[in-house]
Amino acid sequence: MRSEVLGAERVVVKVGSSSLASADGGIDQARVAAIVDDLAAARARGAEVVLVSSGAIAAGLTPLGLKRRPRDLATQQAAASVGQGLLMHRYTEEFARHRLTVGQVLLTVDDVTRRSHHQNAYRTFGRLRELGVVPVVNENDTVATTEIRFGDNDRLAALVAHLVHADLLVLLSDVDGLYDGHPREAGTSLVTDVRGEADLEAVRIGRAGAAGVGTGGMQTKVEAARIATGAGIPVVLTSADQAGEALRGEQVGTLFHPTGRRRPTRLLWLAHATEGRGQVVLDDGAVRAVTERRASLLPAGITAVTGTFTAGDPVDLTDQAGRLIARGLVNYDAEELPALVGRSTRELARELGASYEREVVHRDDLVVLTGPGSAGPGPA
Ligand SMILES: Nc1ncnc2c1ncn2[C@@H]1O[C@H](COP(=O)(O)OP(=O)(O)O)[C@@H](O)[C@H]1O
Ligand SMILES: N[C@@H](CCC(=O)OP(=O)(O)O)C(=O)O
Repeated sequence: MRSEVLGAERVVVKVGSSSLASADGGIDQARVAAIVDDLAAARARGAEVVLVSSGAIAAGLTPLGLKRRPRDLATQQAAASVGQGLLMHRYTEEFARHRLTVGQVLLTVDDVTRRSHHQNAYRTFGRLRELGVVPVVNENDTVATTEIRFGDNDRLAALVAHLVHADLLVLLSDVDGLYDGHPREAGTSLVTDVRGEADLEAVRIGRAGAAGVGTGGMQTKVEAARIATGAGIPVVLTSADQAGEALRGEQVGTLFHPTGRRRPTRLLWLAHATEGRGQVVLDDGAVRAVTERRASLLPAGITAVTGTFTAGDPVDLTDQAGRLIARGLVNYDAEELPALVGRSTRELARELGASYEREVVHRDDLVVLTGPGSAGPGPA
């Protein structure tokens, strides 16, 4: 038995498209019913459950006469728009068998990056919890664009697990765990425990299988596991068929053990799940200030700025050689910065007014990506 699972009071369970899609297109109703039974059993044992469910696009294919997941974003969004309602309808009916009410939560990237949105999402989950509702989360596919997309729900699930302060993340797929090579190849075997990067060195991580509805394959699941475990949340990766066993703490699938401690969700997002909209180049003194002293970035330490961004967007901080050293939420629009570069804060405040005293990136909105104690290698 797994003590990490048995002791978990709040659990985020993510189910992927490949587990929900039926062979002839659309959603596999029996599979949805079985997963809901497993989640209801976990609730009955006293755990709070948040479900992150993919499958909107898969559910929208048949009604639109489509045979496979469309490649273009507009048709994906149309399929998600048709399918999300159908998917929620299934969950509503299945949870109702257990006298449980579900609530749909559709999230965009901004909901976990922008501070005000982030607090909003946190409040929403809190109230749903108080009311005994089971949140069913998905990405808000119909409004997300290429630049602002999670794209796969694995990372979304890891960020939701962190947002709701979950004790456990369970990733359900069509494969019963992480294998040391592609599971379709002969001679590969299940990895039962991952305690850190060293345990992943010999593992060949591939893309999704032939079914064609899943998106990221194992790569995004391992990345999600890194995000969650790095924030102190254990992760069980197994198949939807084994959801019941996994939630009862039985030894199925792969357990990723926690490697780090909780940190602000926005910083996790910055480190692992987004790209900078622009680049700010730092002089050597500013590189040291940011990486060693964990200081805020001031205009005086900047030598150049590129890209198109507005205040609140993520930007990459690089050294003179172009190496990525940190990422942060910028306090100025791109067009404002060239006039400030290299100048002291006091001088700017005197010349332009007190509002120009603000940092370019505040230390609380900044995550260092190099050196000891950093948030890791950054996005995959
Ligand atoms: N090392 C590996 N271990 C397990 N599965 C792997 C591995 N490499 C690639 N895969 C593939 O990843 C698939 C799961 O990814 P995906 O279809 O995107 O799932 P989901 O829709 O559940 O998110 C598996 O079915 C398998 O074919
Ligand atoms: N938001 C999309 C999910 C994206 C996706 O396919 O994710 P996954 O199957 O979990 O890799 C949907 O509901 O179709």
